[in-house]
Amino acid sequence: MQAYTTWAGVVAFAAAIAVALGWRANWVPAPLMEVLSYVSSGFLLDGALTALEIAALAMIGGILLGLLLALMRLSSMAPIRGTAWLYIWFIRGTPLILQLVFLYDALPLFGIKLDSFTTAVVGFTLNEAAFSAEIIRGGILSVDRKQSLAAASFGMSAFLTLRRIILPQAMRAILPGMANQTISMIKGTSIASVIFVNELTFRSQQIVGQNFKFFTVFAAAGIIYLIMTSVVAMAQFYLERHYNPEAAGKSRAGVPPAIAAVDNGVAGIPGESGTAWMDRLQGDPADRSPGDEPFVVCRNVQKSYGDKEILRGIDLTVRRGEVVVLMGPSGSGKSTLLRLVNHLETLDWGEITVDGKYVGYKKVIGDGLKPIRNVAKARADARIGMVFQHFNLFDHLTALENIIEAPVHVYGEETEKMRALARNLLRAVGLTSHADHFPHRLSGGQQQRVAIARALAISPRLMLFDEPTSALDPELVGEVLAVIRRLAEAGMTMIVVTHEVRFAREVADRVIFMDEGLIVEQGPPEVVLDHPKHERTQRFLRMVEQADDLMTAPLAQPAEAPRSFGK
Ligand SMILES: Nc1ncnc2c1ncn2[C@@H]1O[C@H](COP(=O)(O)OP(=O)(O)OP(=O)(O)O)[C@@H](O)[C@H]1O
Repeated sequence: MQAYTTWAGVVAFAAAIAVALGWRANWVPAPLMEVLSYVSSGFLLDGALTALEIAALAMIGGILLGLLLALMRLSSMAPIRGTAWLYIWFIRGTPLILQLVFLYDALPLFGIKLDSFTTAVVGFTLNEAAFSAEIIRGGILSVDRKQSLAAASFGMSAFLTLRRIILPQAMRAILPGMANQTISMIKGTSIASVIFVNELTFRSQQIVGQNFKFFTVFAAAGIIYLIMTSVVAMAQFYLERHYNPEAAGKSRAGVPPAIAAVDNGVAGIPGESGTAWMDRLQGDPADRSPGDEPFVVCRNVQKSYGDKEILRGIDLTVRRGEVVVLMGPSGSGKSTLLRLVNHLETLDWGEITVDGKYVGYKKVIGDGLKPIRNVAKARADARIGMVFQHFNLFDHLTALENIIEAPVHVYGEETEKMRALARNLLRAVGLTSHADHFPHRLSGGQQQRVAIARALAISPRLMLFDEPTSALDPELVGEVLAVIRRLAEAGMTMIVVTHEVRFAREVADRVIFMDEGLIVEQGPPEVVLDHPKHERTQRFLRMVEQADDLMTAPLAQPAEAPRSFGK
C-alpha cells in the first residue's frame, strides 16, 4: 500500500513538472492550456477557497457535535440515547438541500437572519454531525470492552479512558469513514449554490453562462476538486499510519538506548539498587509482614444480575500480607467478588472495606451504602492492582507505555521517573528487551507478565488476580506463576482466583472454595486441598486433578527468567 502511494506521488510530481515545463516551452496542446488557465484563474480559485472554508468549518463542528451525539447514543440513560437517535434519524432522513433552504428561508421568520455563507456552514455542520456520530459510534464499539474495564481498574475516569484508551484505538476504524465524509462534503458544497453561496461549481456555471465553454470550464473545476480531495486522501494516509501501532512501532524503535542500558545492568532508578524499588512500591516494609490486621473485609456481600443471584452472602476477611486463593466451579461468582472489591461492579447488599475504607461508597443511615459521585478517584486512591484472565493490555501502547499509563495520567507522576520504574519492573518480570513491543507481538505469558508489571506500577496495596493463567498455553503458565510466587514472597496482600492446585498449595496462606455464590469451605491449603470436608470441594478437586493429568506438559521456566523480588 505504501509503495503504491509513493509511486502515485512520484507520477503526480513528474506530471506536474512535465506540465510546468511544457507550459513554459509552449508544448502543451492549446485546449489543455485553456483548461489550465481556468484552473489558475482567481475567479475559480476564490470559489474553491469558499468551498474549502465551508467544508473545513463544517467538518470541525460536525466532528465535535458528532462525538457528543455518539456518546449520547452510547449512554445508559434512555432519554439521552433517544434524543441523539431522534436527531440522527431526522437529519439523515431529509435531503441536505431542503435543510439548507429551510435554514436560509425559514429561520428569518423566527427572527434569525444568517448570511448565505454562515447558513451553509451551519447546515453542513448539523448534517455532518449526524453522519459523524454514527461513524464515531462504530469506531468506539469496535474497541474491546475489556480495555475500558482495565482502565477503570486503574482509576481512570470515563473522560480519560475515552481520550487515552478508546479514541486512539477507535481512530483506525473511524478514519476511513471520516475521510469519505470530508471528500463528500468538499464535493457537496456545490449544493450551497441553492442559497447563493458563491462557491466553485456556482462560479463555473457563471463563466459557462457567459462563454458556453462547458467542457473547458467544468474540466478546470474538476481538476481543482481533484486537487482538494487528494489533499484529504493524503491526510488520511498519514493519520492512518499514525494510529497504526505496527507502523508507529517502527518509528518508536528509536527508544532502545534505554533497553541497552538495562541490558548492560545499569538501568533502574538512579541511586536505587537491588529490591529497594520494590520496598518503595509497597511503602513501609513493616507493613508487608502478614499479621492479624484485617485488610479486606467483606460482610454479607450479595450481588444479582437480573433475577439471577450470583453472590448470596459472602463473609470474608483477608489479612494484610495474606495470600488467599479462591477456587470453585465456573459461575460460582469468584470473578464477580473480585470486581466488587475494587468497585468495578456495584454491590446490591452488604459492604466491603479495603484498609478500613469503602471503595467509592458512602454510608447512608438507614439506607446502606450508596456509590459516591467520583468512583474513579476512589478506585485510584484505593491502589488496588488488578490482573485479568485475558490480560487486557492497552493494544495501542507498547509494554512500557502500558506500564506508565496510569502512574502518569492518573497519579500525575513524572514520565521519565516512571519510565525508569517501568524498565525495572520489566526486568523483574523477565521482559527487559520487550519494552517497545506492542501486546500483539508478545506471547500470552509475556502479555500477562506485562499486565502484572502494569498493576505493580501503581504501588498497589492489594493485588487481585482473576484466573491469570487460564487463558495461557500450559507451557506459559509457569512463567506467570513464578512472578506471582515472588510477589507473595515479597509480602504483597493478594486474592488470586485460580485452579492451579500445585500453585495454591505452595503459595496460598488460605484456600477458599466457593460454590453457587457461597463460601463452602476454607482453610490452609493442606487442609482444603488434601482433606476437603465438603462433597462439592472433593468432586471439584477430583475434576481438576483429572484435567491436570491430561495436560502432561511440565511447568515451564520463563524464556528470560524473572528476577527475585526478594523480601
Ligand atoms: N455483567 C454480567 N451480566 C450478567 N451476568 C453476568 C455478568 N457477569 C457475570 N455474570 C454471570 O454471573 C455468574 C458468575 O460469573 P463469574 O464470572 O463471577 O463466575 P466465576 O466463578 O468467576 O466463573 P468462571 O470461573 O467461569 O470465570 C455467571 O453465570 C455469569 O454468566
